[in-house]
Amino acid sequence: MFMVLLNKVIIFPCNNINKKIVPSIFSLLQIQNCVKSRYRYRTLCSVVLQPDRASTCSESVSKPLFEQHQHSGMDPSLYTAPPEVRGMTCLDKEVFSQTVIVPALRVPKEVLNKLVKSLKKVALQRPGIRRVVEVEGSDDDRLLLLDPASVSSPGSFSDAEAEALQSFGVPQELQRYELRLTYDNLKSEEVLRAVLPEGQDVTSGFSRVGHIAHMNLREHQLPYRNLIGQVIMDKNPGVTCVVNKTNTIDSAYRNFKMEVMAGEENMVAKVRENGVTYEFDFSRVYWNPRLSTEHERVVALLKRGDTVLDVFAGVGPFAIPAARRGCTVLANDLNPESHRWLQHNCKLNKVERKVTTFNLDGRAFIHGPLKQQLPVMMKGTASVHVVMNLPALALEFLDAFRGLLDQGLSCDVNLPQVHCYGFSKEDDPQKDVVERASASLGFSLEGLCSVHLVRNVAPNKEMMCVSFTIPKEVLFSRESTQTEAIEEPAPKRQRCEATTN
Ligand SMILES: C[S@@+](CC[C@H](N)C(=O)[O-])C[C@H]1O[C@@H](n2cnc3c(N)ncnc32)[C@H](O)[C@@H]1O
Repeated sequence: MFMVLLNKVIIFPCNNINKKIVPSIFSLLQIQNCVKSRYRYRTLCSVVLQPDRASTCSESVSKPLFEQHQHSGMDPSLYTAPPEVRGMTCLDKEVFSQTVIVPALRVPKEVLNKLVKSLKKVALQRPGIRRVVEVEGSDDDRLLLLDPASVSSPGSFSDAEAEALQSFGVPQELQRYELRLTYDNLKSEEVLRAVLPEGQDVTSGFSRVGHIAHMNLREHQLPYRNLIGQVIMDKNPGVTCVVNKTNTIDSAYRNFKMEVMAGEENMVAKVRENGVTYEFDFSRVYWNPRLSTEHERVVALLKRGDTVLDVFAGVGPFAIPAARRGCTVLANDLNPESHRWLQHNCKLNKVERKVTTFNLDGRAFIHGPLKQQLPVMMKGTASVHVVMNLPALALEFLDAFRGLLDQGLSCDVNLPQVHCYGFSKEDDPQKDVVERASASLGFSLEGLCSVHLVRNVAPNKEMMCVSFTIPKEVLFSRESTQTEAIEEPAPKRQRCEATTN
């Protein structure tokens, strides 16, 4: 315990000791007077000692206290930070330090290991805290620290535990042990619950993208954002940057605006998904770690030699694994930054010869490169897959396939399979997305498609995937939705050769 002895006055931070001990210090030291004051987050106690106790105070504080409290309850709030941290906005780790009392058993060294096994349910378990400690003045015995939430008196032991104690000859006599707890012994939720306003939500959840943790703070958490960021970094090895989303995802390129709450400003993340490495600037492109299962599911449908046309490719999580599986890929994204990192990732994963990239609007991609190459692809036996993962809009892009190809090409062709994503807030999301896809195609897909629930995005909002073979009636329809885009010169086509740094 930190104390300053100033001419028979002791000054010590009250939050550094268990509250139950404070009155004992007072009676023990025969205190004449006590003044409490606040300094930063600490409550300081200045106590004036009786003249004859002052010279020995630092030695006599801990041991007799221990005995005095032998019959009172142990501290069940072991993991509760001191109340003085409430409202802290700039992290001061020292203020979290406190001494708590935990129950302990004095155990002969030679039976310690066996007894610990029998008592594992009630033994103290806390990362960073040793639960077996030395006994002062004895080399034969050790103290086994117990969890005060499980053990408050000898009667707390279960029959099996009591039997084990008896068989090892260990008396069920509880000792009191003063345990020093610091910031390092607390979990992030415990720190934040102690700091943020009482009764308000403390959610400390985040998504991890490489070294970046990104959070979605609520209004009441914003004044604490720097502290929250620091805590998330401290408690999660490998996280060196914590960001808060400052808007919902509504930009055309599906990326978030974000502010750095703590750590380095480096937004270039490196992640691995399903065995593939990706690098990208997280502040400028779309990346969602929650889509890894969906990427894997769709890629598992592909066979060597198939062709994949990825209309909204992002930085490549469908395109690159597809190319690694032996498919030929045309991958497109409107966001120049996504396109740049897509090319970079093709090179990084050595598939630049299998992937041709485009930086076009999805409709222009369908009416341009896709339309140009589809007739040849459809003549082969390998499957052609069109992936359209822009769930907010992709269903509406399906009309781009109406009358896309000339009717003269319509016999004996291998029609493309489409995997198109959509959000739905309807009671029957499956029915909803099939109806919207049908409306966009101008052709009913009922009974002609399969629908997969990808994930629940928000309460009452699902992400769905509709898969179907494009009906001939749509692809070769007389009615076309093609706009001037098709009259434009051939779109810029790039192999992934440029270096991206
Ligand atoms: C939801 S993300 C999906 C990215 C990737 N396929 C994935 O699964 O992570 C949608 C992508 O579509 C791109 N995008 C948005 N509007 C577009 C458009 N009109 N044409 C082409 N790409 C577009 C965005 O830049 C973004 O990279």
